Amino acid sequence: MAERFGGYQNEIYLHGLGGTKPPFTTDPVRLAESAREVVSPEAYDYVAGGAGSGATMVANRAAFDRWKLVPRMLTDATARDTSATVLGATLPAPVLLAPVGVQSIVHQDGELATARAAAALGLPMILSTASSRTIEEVAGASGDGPRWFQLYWPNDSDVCASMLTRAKAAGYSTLVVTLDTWTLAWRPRDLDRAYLPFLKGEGLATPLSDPAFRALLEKAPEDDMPSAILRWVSLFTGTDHSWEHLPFLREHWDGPIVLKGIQHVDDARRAVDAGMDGIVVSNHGGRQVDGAIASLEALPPIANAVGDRIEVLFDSGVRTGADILKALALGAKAVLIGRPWVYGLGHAGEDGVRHVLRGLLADLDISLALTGHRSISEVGPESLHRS
Ligand SMILES: Cc1cc2nc3c(=O)[nH]c(=O)nc-3n(C[C@H](O)[C@H](O)[C@H](O)COP(=O)(O)O)c2cc1C
Ligand SMILES: CC(C)CC(=O)C(=O)O
Repeated sequence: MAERFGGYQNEIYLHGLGGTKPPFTTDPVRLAESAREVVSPEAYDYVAGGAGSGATMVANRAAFDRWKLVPRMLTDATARDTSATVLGATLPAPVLLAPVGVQSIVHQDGELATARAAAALGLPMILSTASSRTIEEVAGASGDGPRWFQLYWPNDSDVCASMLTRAKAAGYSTLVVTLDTWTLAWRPRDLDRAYLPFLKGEGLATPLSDPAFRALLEKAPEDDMPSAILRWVSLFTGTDHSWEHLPFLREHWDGPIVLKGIQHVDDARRAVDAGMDGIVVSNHGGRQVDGAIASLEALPPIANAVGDRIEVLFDSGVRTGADILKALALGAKAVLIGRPWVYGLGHAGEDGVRHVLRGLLADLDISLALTGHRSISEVGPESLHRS
C-alpha cells in the first residue's frame, strides 16, 4: 500500500519541520541539464546522447505528449495500491531500473550505489553485462533486493554459459537478453570525442573476471589489458545470433527470460512462439536506430497482438508518474527507467539514485490518485485520450 499522498512529497514540504531537503532538482526536465554540471563532458554526452540525429529520442518524448490522461472525480482514491506483479513477483510499483552499463563513468561507486538504492526501495535493478563492477560484487551490494541480469549475448557459448552460471549463483532471478545492440549505433556525440568507455576498461568487470573468457586470452588481462579489451569487444559486437539460437539460453537459464528491444509486432509474436516469458518494448532510449518508431507508438499493437501470452514491459522516454500511467494504459505491465536515475547517480551516488526514484514513485502515486484510480490494475485504455 502506498504512503498517503506520496510520502516523499510530504517529507519535502515538511522540510522546515524536520523533513527532507531535496539534494538536487525534482524536475524531470531540468534533471538532465543539472547533471551536465556534475559529470565529465564525455560521460554526459555518452549518457544523454542518442543515435544519429537524435530523432528517435525526440520521437519517444513526442509520443507521450500525444496521449493525455482523463482524470475521474469522486472515486475515493485516498487509499491506493501502487504494487504490481511482474513475472510472478510483487513489486512496490511497476518500475524497474533499466540495465545501464559503465556506471563508473558518472560516479565512482557505480553499480554498487545503484544496487543499494534500488534494494532500499524494493525495485529490481537489471544489472548490465557491461557493468563496471562484477555480477558478484553488485549482488553483495543489493542484499535481499530483487535483481535481474541483462545479457549482451557474446559470440562464444562457453563465455555465455559461464556468465549465466555466475549470475544464477549470485541470485539474479530473471534474464533480460538485449537484442537491439548487437553492434553499436552511429553515435555522433561519442564519435566527436572519440569516446568509447570500454576502451578505458570501464564496463568490463564481469568479462575480465570470467574464467571462460580468461581462458580465451593468451595473456591475463592484468598483463595485457589492450588485447583483453579488444577480444571482449570482438565477442559482444557484431554477433550473429538468430531466433533459432534462443533454446541455448533456455538450456542455461532456469528462470524467466525476457527479450529487450522488441519493436515489431511479428517479433513480439516470435518471442511468444519461442516460449519466452517477457519482452521489453524498447528502442534503447533512441540510442540505436535513428529514425526508429517511438517506443510508445510500438506498444499498443504489440500488447494487443500478444495479450496475456507473454509479459509486456516497456522503456524509452519514461520520465514522470503520468508517463508511467500512459504506458500501463497502453498495455505495459511495468516500465524500465534509464537516464533519470543515472543523472541522480552522477549527482550524489546512492542518495542521488534514491532521490530520483523516490520522486518518481511519489509522482506516480499522486498521479494515480488525482486521475481517480485506486490501484495500478484500474489503469486502462479508458484512462486515456489521444490528441
Ligand atoms: C548510458 C546508458 C547505458 C546503457 N547501457 C545499456 C546496457 O548495458 N544494456 C542494455 O540493455 N541497455 C542499456 N541502455 C539502455 C537502457 O536499458 C534503456 O533501454 C534506455 O535507457 C531507456 O530509455 P530512457 O533512458 O529514455 O529511459 C543504456 C542506456 C544508457 C542511457
Ligand atoms: C553498449 C553498451 C555497453 C551500453 C549501451 O547499451 C549503450 O550505451 O546504449
